[in-house]
Amino acid sequence: MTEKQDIPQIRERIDQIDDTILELLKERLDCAKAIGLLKNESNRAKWDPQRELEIYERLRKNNNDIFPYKALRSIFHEIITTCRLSQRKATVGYLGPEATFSHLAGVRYFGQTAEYQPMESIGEVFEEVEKERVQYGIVPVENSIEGAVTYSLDAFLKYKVKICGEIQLAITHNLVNRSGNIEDIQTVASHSQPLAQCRNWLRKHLPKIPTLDVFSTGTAAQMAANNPNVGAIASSLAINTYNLQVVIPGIEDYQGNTTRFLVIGRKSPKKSGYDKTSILIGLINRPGALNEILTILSAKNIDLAKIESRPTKDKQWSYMFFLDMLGHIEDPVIYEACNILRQICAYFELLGSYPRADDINLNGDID
Ligand SMILES: O=C(O)C(=O)C[C@]1(C(=O)O)C=C[C@@H](O)C=C1
Repeated sequence: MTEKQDIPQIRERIDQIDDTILELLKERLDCAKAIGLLKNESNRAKWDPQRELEIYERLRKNNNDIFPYKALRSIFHEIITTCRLSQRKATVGYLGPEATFSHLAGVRYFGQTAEYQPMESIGEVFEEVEKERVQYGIVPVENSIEGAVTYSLDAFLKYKVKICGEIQLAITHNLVNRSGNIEDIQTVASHSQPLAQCRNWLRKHLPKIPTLDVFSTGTAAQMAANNPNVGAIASSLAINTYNLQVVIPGIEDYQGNTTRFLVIGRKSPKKSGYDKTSILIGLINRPGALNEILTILSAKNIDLAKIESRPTKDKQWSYMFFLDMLGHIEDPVIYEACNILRQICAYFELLGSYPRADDINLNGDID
């Protein structure tokens, strides 16, 4: 660097250096995350103070007393701590206990290494995400046979969370109990959705046996594990988790039974190029209000993937609408349409833009 250079020229060089540092910092973060995944696999502690000391020592030597050491150390302390914190496992809340279909969907989405936390209700999953006590939550939102999972939709009216992703899981319902013998079953327990999805089978094959609607398929499996006279309708994951036997596999009334789950978090991801945007709107109560919304979307050639209405509950016969559109909020047409809707709707909330689930369903059977 010669003294003849002027300030703008040197600043230009500083900008280049800063950009290079930033690129290297991002690369360093990726390396630390990669190490974090390997440590998860081998169950090794994330914090390695000895390695950190070695890093400081090497930098001190290579620095040759040029950059003030105290500052150097403090800069690298910040960098290493940030990298270490990025190695945290994803924490994922789901409707528990263990081995529910939501748990299974979570494992399919985040893999085995994430930390899964069972919750007592879907409301609690939303609340824990809202309060940032877990990073993500997995909630069922729609079944191909039974339709909307209304308590999940209603939770969006109550909690401030964002949709970060979706998963489609092919569902196989198994009738399970302790012995594997149908004669032992005096009650069939499950969550209301699976009971509804197996309604005809139960009516035909176990007409005299009462059904019991419980919290979740995991709870039902737990009950079956504790009581030889309880049969449960549960996932294949529950068979291994609770040491149960299959009485009859696949008792669902319709083939192709699929549940769509949403991944909820605090922030939606950036555009992937194959996305969906979900919004929640309330309409001004006047004739043609919904038609007006649909006309705006159609004029912009926006593909409406789904529309679902839910009563607002505070006022009789008044509704909120959930709309799923194909595209990302970063796409100009979606952005512009949302801006118009924001102005003309009584209520508007962007629930999130997120990558669409593959058309191929993940198989719910993991055995
Ligand atoms: O080398 C490792 O084991 C890492 O996990 C990387 C790293 C780092 O950022 O340099 C992060 C945390 C550890 O305490 C030590 C070092």
